[in-house]
Amino acid sequence: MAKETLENVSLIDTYKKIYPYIKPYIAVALLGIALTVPVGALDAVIAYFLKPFMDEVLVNKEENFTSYVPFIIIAFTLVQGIFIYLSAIVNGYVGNKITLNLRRDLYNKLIYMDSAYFKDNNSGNIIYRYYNDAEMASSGLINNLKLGLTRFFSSVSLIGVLLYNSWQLSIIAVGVLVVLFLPLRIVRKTIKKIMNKTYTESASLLSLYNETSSGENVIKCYNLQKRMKDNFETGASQLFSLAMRLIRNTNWLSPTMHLVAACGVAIVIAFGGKLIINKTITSGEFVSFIASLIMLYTPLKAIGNNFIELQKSAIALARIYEIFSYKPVEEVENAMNKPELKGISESVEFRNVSFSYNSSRKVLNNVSLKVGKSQTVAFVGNSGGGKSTICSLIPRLYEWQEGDILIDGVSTRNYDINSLRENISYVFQDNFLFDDTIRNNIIMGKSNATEEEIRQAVKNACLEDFIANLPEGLDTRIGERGTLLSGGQKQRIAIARAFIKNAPIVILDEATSALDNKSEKVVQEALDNLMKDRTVFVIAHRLTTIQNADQIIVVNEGNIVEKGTHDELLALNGFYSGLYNTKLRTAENEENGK
Ligand SMILES: Nc1ncnc2c1ncn2[C@@H]1O[C@H](COP(=O)(O)OP(=O)(O)OP(=O)(O)O)[C@@H](O)[C@H]1O
Repeated sequence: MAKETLENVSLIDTYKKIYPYIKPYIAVALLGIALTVPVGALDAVIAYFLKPFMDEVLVNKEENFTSYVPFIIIAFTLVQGIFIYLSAIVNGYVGNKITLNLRRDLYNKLIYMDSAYFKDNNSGNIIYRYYNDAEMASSGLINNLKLGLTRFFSSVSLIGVLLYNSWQLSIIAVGVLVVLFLPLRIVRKTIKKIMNKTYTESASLLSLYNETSSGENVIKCYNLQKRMKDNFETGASQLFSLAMRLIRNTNWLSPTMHLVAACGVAIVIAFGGKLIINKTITSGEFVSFIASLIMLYTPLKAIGNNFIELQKSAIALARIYEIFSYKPVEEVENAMNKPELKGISESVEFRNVSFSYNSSRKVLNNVSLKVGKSQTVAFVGNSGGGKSTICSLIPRLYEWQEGDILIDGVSTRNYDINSLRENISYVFQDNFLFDDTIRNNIIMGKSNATEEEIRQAVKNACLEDFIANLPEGLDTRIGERGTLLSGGQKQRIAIARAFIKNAPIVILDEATSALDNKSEKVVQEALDNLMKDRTVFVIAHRLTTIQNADQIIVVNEGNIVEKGTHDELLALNGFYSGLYNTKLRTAENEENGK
């Protein structure tokens, strides 16, 4: 979102935005607000009773009065305490419900975000925006609304006591009140500017924690501790400076307000003395007036701090609405009710597809290819040529800009996106496994899989022996991202997951380089099983896979430079033949131990 939008956000707009979240709890929220009325108004009672106390006891020496007024004051304070407690519970309920619902809506948004979004935003950004902002927005707004309203009702009732005691002094007091609010306008802009920077720095620091946790082996082996500490130091110091800047630029508010309030009290005392002398007011009225005035100014002096918190919440909410305004492709498509793709009967075709991740550089240029049902197409070519990108467009992980991708002659954009993905099993080079059991990781491919289906998938993925040796078998937990497993084991679990999905289209990113020969053979066997009788797109590194493919596509710098079978391409004596003689044949010889 444009930075200007964040800086232009007003408090009224902010409350309008949060209103849909308050609406379901409006009755409770109103009760919370209603409870702030007596809490605020009861302040005035104490101030009010000072007048008869002064006039009756100190001036008229009326003893009777002293016997019941202290009890009244204690009783009112007790009632006020009960209201404060009830109001905390009610407002806490509404605040936490709003946080919960905001977090839920944010997560629902996150889960459908486009792949590109995850590439553009680091993990720190995501955690900060999707987790922290919800809390900051809702609790800040609710707490401050509660505080603000309590103070408002307290102020209204105290102003009532002021007016009751002396309208002349009230004019001075309320005049000072207006001056009290002026500095708030000045700090508002500063808070927004500093908070935006704080947000960016906090997000970077959160990412650093994430990198420290997931990259711990690289950090150790490359002795990157110092580098990481330096990065941390830079980020943390920036945050410190920003925090200090916020304190320096905003904390003059409270003392300034103190000063203005003190001026108000001073003027009232100077002027009030004259009113007593010429008997316009009694000394009781004067004391009660001063007490009300101090009570009125005291919370208002603290309003500066509330205001800072309120601004932080408003910024957090603006950021949340920035996320809400983003319309990911999946969300738009899910609302469209497109027909479902029910398997493939003829072909998958790329027709003049051009694509760029960002407008600066075309990654695919006019790519055309056609694969018949149950055929295998193998992609080969130099690193960075665009093989993975081509494959990622089939399940619409990214949106291409020109041309089309068709299944059985119909654009994949015309099918329901979820059903399209149902028809595709994607095995990545670096497969993501969840922190759960082997069984649960496998059945993610089909949640209602039977025991027999699981057994079959385990067998086809060559996992039987491995699982048989585990004390807890399929119910063994594999750690975050499968850290308790070897590279080959992780891959075979991902292959089992693809098996159980039993989709007609299979996309494979062969990742044999990371494995030793023995594991590689087992993984290959599993992959070969997976490829049987399906329409397969394979980013191939193994000569056998390539030779057995019905079609080999040679990709170079985003272009398809050659297309055909192994023999046809060798006969061309071009790019593929070069690749074969330099890389593929050598790799095959090494694999065969020649
Ligand atoms: N998310 C992304 N944003 C921007 N550019 C990207 C992104 N992913 C890949 N690229 C770029 O797109 C180009 C093609 O990458 P791709 O991963 O498709 O190549 P590849 O042929 O599969 O390479 P390799 O064999 O090394 O895996 C590369 O130049 C890469 O830098």
